[in-house]
Formats: sequence, C-alpha cells, structure tokens
Amino acid sequence: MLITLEGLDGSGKTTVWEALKDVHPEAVFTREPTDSWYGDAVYRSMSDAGADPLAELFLYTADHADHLSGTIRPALDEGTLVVSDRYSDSRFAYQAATLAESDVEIARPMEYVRGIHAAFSRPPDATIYLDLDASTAAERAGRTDKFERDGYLAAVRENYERLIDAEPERFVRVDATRAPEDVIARVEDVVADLLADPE
Ligand SMILES: Nc1ncnc2c1ncn2[C@@H]1O[C@H](COP(=O)(O)OP(=O)(O)OP(=O)(O)O)[C@@H](O)[C@H]1O
Ligand SMILES: Cc1cn([C@H]2C[C@H](O)[C@@H](COP(=O)(O)O)O2)c(=O)[nH]c1=O
Repeated sequence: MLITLEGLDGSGKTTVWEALKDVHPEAVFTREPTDSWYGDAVYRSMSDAGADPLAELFLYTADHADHLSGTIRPALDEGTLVVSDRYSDSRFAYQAATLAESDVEIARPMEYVRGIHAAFSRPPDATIYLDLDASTAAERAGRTDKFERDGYLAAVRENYERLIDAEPERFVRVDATRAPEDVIARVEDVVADLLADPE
C-alpha cells in the first residue's frame, strides 16, 4: 500500500512522517523531492527565484520518475507499506499554481500536469491531507523560499481542494491546526484504519 502525506509547507508532514516511523518499522519511508541527484537539481531550481516554471516542473517530474522506478515500485512489488512525504499531488497543486501565475500560456495548468503523470505514474492508495491555512503555514515554514508566500500558498491550497473534490475517496483530511501530538495521534489512527481495511 502506498500512503502519501500532503499539505502546504509547514503543515506538519515531516513531523508526522517521523512519528510514523516508530509505529511502522516495517514500512519504507520516503519523500519528494528525493535525496538523489535529481532531487539535488530540484532544490537548485527551488533556490533560483528566476527558474523557468516549465523546466522546474520537469525537474520535479524527473525526480518522481526515478523515485518510482528506484524506490516506490520495488517496495510495493514486495508488499511493503510505503509512506511518502509529498508525492504527485504536490506537483498538481504547486506547479499548477506556479504555471498559473507565470507567463507560460497553458490554459488548464493542473490538467496539463496531471496529464504528464497519467502516462507513467502510480497513484497513491490513500493520501492524508494536513489541512492548514496559508498564513499559518507560511509562518510555521519560516517564509524562507519562493514557495512560502501567503498568496501563493493560498492558490496551492485551492488546488488541493480541487484534488480532494475530484477524488474524495482517496483523501483523508486532518486538521493541522491542532497540537502536534493530536495531529500525530489522528494520523496514526488513520493509517491503522487504512491497513485494517485496505479497500
Ligand atoms: N501541529 C503543529 N502545531 C504547531 N507547530 C507544528 C505542528 N506540526 C509541526 N509544527 C512545526 O512547524 C514547523 C514545520 O513542520 P514540518 O517540517 O513538520 O512541516 P512540513 O509540512 O514538513 O513543512 P515543509 O513542507 O516546509 O517541509 C516545524 O517547526 C514544526 O515543529
Ligand atoms: C514534491 C514537490 C515539492 N514542491 C515544493 C513544496 C516545498 O515548498 C518544496 C520542498 O518540499 P519540502 O517538503 O519543504 O522539503 O518543494 C513542489 O512545488 N512540487 C513538488 O512536486
């Protein structure tokens, strides 16, 4: 089973992902951007305020392709639980927002990004969405990179809502405004339920 954690910067994904490691030592814990050289290229692009938005999309997507073939598919083929801190929905939400505010003339950015993935990607079985308003998310994340702006994160949040509306059965929304221990306990319960009833 592939479970992904999604949400805005600062929503607490990594905090939850680390906590789940103690409860599920049998699982593969992974993340995007990855720690491969493809991931290094992504981080280099993220640190460039003038990076071309389409080039950046394809860097993230190249990292995803390598993540799939090198980590995700082999683990799933062995029947191992995989928990990924960010996955394809991050591209659908973030790069669609980046393209929408750029000069690139793509009429339906989210559909475009989803279409690129449809040909080769492997959708998550379940996605835990840590729901937090853009302003609190930017505050928690420290507003250190080009994505951690309230207006941009508000657009990303709207995109996540569109993704949830399109596939409500895949997403589990968790209130990320709660205290860390409450968020962790809720996510642990969600994962236990998913494993008990994989359908
Ligand atoms: N429920 C919470 N309430 C308050 N602060 C939190 C909560 N969860 C995490 N934090 C704090 O918010 C900051 C961001 O948390 P974390 O790194 O887990 O978020 P993230 O979603 O992985 O962010 P990013 O996507 O930017 O890596 C950290 O300082 C963390 O301690
Ligand atoms: C996978 C992925 C990530 N992003 C953005 C979201 C964050 O601002 C950064 C890095 O993620 P982290 O969890 O803070 O390490 O990258 C993105 O725009 N598109 C993606 O596909």
